Parts: sequence; C-alpha cells; structure tokens
Amino acid sequence: MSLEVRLEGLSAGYGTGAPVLEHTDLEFAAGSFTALLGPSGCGKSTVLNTVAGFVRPTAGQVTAGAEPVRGPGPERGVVFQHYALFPWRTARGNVEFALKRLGLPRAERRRRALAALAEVGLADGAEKYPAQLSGGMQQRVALARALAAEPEVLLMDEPFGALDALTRTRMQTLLRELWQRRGTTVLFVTHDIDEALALAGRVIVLGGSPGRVLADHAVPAGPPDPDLRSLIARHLGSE
Ligand SMILES: Nc1ncnc2c1ncn2[C@@H]1O[C@H](COP(=O)(O)OP(=O)(O)OP(=O)(O)O)[C@@H](O)[C@H]1O
Repeated sequence: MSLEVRLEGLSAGYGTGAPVLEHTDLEFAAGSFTALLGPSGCGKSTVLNTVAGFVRPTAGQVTAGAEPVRGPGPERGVVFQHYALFPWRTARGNVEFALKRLGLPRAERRRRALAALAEVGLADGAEKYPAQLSGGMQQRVALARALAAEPEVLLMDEPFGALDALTRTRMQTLLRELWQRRGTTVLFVTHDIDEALALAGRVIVLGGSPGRVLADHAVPAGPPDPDLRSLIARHLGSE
C-alpha cells in the first residue's frame, strides 16, 4: 500500500517571514524511499510538514495519490525526533489512542495496536508506560503508532536523531525491513549522510534560502559507494 507524492510549484513559509520554499517541484514515486538532506533551516521539515498537511502552501499544491493534501490524514503517517507519547498511557494505550480518529471499534483498535507493537519488536512492552521504556523503545512505540493506521506514506523527521549509535543502527535495520515488507512511500529527513545512504534509494540535497534542490541522486543497491558519498558531501558543503 503506497501513494505517489507530488509537490507542484510549492511555496510555503511561516507568518510574515521570508518564504522557506518557492516554486518547488518534486515527485516521490509510490513505494520509494527518499532521504532529504541539507543544512539546518533549508526547509526539509517544511517539505514534510506540507505533505503531512500541518503547513498550508502559500502557492502550488501537494498531492498524495490523486488527492490534493488539504490537512492531516490517516493515509500519511508521521514520526518525529521527539516521540511525543502520552506519559499516562501505556505503549498500547498510546497506539490505541491514535487510532480513535479512524473511528475503529475498541476491539479492532486493540488488535491493531498489539499487531503494530509486535511488528516493531515491542510485543513484550505493550503494557509499559513511556517512563519504563528506553529512548529506542519509545521511538518504536512512535513508529507503531504511525504504522497502526496503515499509512500509505510515512513522513519521518530525524526520527533517530536522539538515539545512541547502536540503537540508531538497530532502528535503521528495523525501518528497512518494515519498508521492504509494507512498500510504503517514505520521506525521511536526516542530517546524517551515512544514514541517508544506508536507508534510501534516492537522496535529495536541499539548500539555500528559499530552499531549492541542489542535488538529486539515485542510490544504487549494494555496498556503500564512497564516490557518491563524497559527491553528496560536496553538495552539502557548498552552502
Ligand atoms: N513554526 C515556525 N514558525 C516560524 N518559522 C519557522 C517555523 N518552522 C520553521 N520555521 C523557519 O523556517 C525555516 C525552515 O525551517 P525547517 O524546519 O523547514 O528547516 P530544516 O531544514 O528542517 O531545519 P533543521 O535541519 O534545523 O530541522 C527556518 O528559517 C525556520 O526558522
């Protein structure tokens, strides 16, 4: 289950500030995994937030499949760096709560929550509260919460940025497996070139103000390509 995402002539900004994006065109094929890299403030999160429907474009439009994005929707799941779990709900309770807006019956919410927690390797932690879970486990709950709604697009904003190196590598492996199994379209914002190259089939470098596409590379399958890495590093350093 996946949708193509298109940004057409997209301009966006905040209040009376300078535009963050201007006339940006980008297409993300259904089922593709794309990493967005770029210096702080170039508009990576703004791209994600317009696709999520949190930020309304000032011009142009975003479409997910055939439908223009007019606001948040369950077919577009979001995972942020900070998991934003309710501390007074268990892992299962957090996932179930997110399913309420889908209007699912209670038993179905429970079934889906437990299935999603099992899918992220947290079957044993379902009845634990966030304070009883490590950072990596909390991020698994956040991932389960997004997956339980069975999204066709997954929007991830530096989701592993706050994790230690080992946990981060484990989460990357988990995410690759989930993506291979589900085929969801993934847009993944990161500051880390190696993370982008390890995960994505395509790496886009944004830069400038307003932000624009500085580079757009397909990442070949197989072992990391040092030439591609240094090319992308040069684009990143060119700001
Ligand atoms: N809610 C907001 N209100 C006002 N300005 C904002 C808001 N969110 C972002 N901005 C501004 O928009 C610009 C782009 O921000 P954005 O978060 O999209 O960049 P980014 O590339 O994701 O940065 P980072 O890597 O630091 O997360 C920045 O100048 C930022 O200060």
